[in-house]
Amino acid sequence: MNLNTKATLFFTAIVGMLMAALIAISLYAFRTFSIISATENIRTAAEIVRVHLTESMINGTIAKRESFLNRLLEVQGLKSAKVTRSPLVVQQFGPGLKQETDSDEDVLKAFRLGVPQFKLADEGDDLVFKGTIPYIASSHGSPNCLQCHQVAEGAVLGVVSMTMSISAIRNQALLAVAGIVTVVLVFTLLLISLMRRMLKPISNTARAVESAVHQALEGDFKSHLEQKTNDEIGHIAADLNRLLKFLDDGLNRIGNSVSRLTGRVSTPGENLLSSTIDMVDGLTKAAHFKQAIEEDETKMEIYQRLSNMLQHDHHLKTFSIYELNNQKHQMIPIVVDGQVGNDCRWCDPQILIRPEGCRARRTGHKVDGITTPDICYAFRPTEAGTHYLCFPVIQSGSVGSVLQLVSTTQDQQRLLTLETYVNGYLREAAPVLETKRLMETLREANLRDPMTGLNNRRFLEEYVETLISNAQRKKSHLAIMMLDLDFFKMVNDTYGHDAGDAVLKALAKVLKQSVRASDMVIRYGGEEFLIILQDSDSGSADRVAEKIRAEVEKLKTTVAGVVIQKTISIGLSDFPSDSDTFWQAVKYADVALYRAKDTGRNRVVRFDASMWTDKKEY
Ligand SMILES: Nc1nc2c(ncn2[C@@H]2O[C@H](COP(=O)(O)OP(=O)(O)OP(=O)(O)O)[C@@H](O)[C@H]2O)c(=O)[nH]1
Repeated sequence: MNLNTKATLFFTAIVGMLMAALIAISLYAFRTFSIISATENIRTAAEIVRVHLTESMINGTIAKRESFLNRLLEVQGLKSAKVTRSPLVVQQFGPGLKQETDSDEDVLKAFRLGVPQFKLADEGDDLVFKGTIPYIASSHGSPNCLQCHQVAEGAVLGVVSMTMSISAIRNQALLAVAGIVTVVLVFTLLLISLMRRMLKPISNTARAVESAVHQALEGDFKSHLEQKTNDEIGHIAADLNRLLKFLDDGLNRIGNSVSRLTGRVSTPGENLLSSTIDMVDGLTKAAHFKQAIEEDETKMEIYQRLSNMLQHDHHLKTFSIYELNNQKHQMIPIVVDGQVGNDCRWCDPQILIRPEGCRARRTGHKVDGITTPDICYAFRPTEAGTHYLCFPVIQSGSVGSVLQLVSTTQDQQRLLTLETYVNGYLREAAPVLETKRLMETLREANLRDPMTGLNNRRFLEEYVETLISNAQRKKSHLAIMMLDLDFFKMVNDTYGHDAGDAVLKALAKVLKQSVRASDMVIRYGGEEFLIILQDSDSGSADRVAEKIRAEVEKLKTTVAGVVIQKTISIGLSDFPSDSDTFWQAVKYADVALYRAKDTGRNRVVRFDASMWTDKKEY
């Protein structure tokens, strides 16, 4: 209901109530006035009758009273009039005229009580007022009633009953009330029409403001309000127009700038306000994400942060993050469905060893399996109605990682709307991932011997604390093996340095193959190697060392047609049995190695406390 209708209804209700009150008061006043007026008239007429009858008694003309009583009815307004003798008068003077003995309920009551009786009565179409006035005998007046009447003082001598029609007065009253009502109604209608005219611009402007605000909430700020008056209402319309224009311009500018940053384009009919809020929200999150990943230490932390963001911020449960290894020959599933190190779940596992099978990796473009379901043959849905979107993450000009989002048919639209945000996150993540990758490569190079591909001594120095705490936690032993080729100098001297390198590479391969993946093979110095066997018992360490010695003895390296065959000496110690200080145990392995050299080479020697004469600690 609009303002104008409300005000009209309110005003009409108030006027209606006032009219009802006015009519009720008027009718009551007229009724009271009619009754008082009729009462006074009847009293006056009764007094005239009494005076006349008394005078007739004094003058001796009482016998001729009948004509007077009959003519009484000719008095205008009197409908009936009669005099009734009281039983006391009848007893003294007889019944008198025929009508003088007529009595009714009111007459009897007046006789009994000696007070006037008045009442209103409906007689068909006529409303009448009836008065019954008793004549009381008194010795104080003139004449003295008791001179003629043999009754006691105060006795009722007779009553005069009269009825008057008050229909005419009632009709007059109704006419007057109708007149008042008509006047009030005319004024009310005038007032309502004036009020509606005054309220119309307010009501119209309010409706226009309501519609403009409604459209603004839908993201449309193009409404324009017509300024109809030059008062406060007109100013509201003008100010709202200015505000809408300001908001429209501002939001469009923000939207365009943010679109340029995020690459998100508003769709026609989209709520401008919501889309701008969404875009700014997305930018803020992306900025926080960027700040967080820049402070992350490893690539893994970045991938996990990306995974958490997909899970918690965008409620995605099914997705994969793959990383290409440095040579781009392998794809490694980093996070699958929120789990680190999960198996490849949504694609043919062949892509792990043949990354070209992954379309995003091969083309470097987004792969939209929602719009074109069969676009990538490597996608392996677990059930029908599964869709995917794959995003390559470009690092150093080629694909370094691939993010795959998977959804059900019901969720696919939501996935498409996430594209902008995901692109934003990946745009932020790509350079940081690249930096981390370079740093890891650099660090890797620093910790690895380029010629043999084995970890170097620095790696051991960095890793030693983890190694020791693992062993201590598991209460296990580390077997430390120090290895050195016998008379290696001769190879260099005889066949040249390149031949020496070839022998070292072949040896590194044999060493790597002779131990478990969890064991460590380190190029400790020039032709000196260190092997650490984890969870070893002394017997198995001796067997492994002997196996290595035998393998090296059999190893033939052919360089420029020359077959080179060397032997190796191995020193063995145990941490923490020989020493609970790791580096001391390494020294003991070295001592054992030199004992092997001293005792003829090509042998394995286990450290014994008797070999350690130097009491220096390492
Ligand atoms: N080709 C090549 N030679 C190396 C490398 N690192 C160390 N060497 C050589 O390894 C030789 C080590 O010789 P020595 O320590 O004297 O001992 P050895 O000849 O092996 O004799 P023993 O150890 O006593 O059995 C030196 O000639 C080094 O130049 C390397 O990376 N490549």
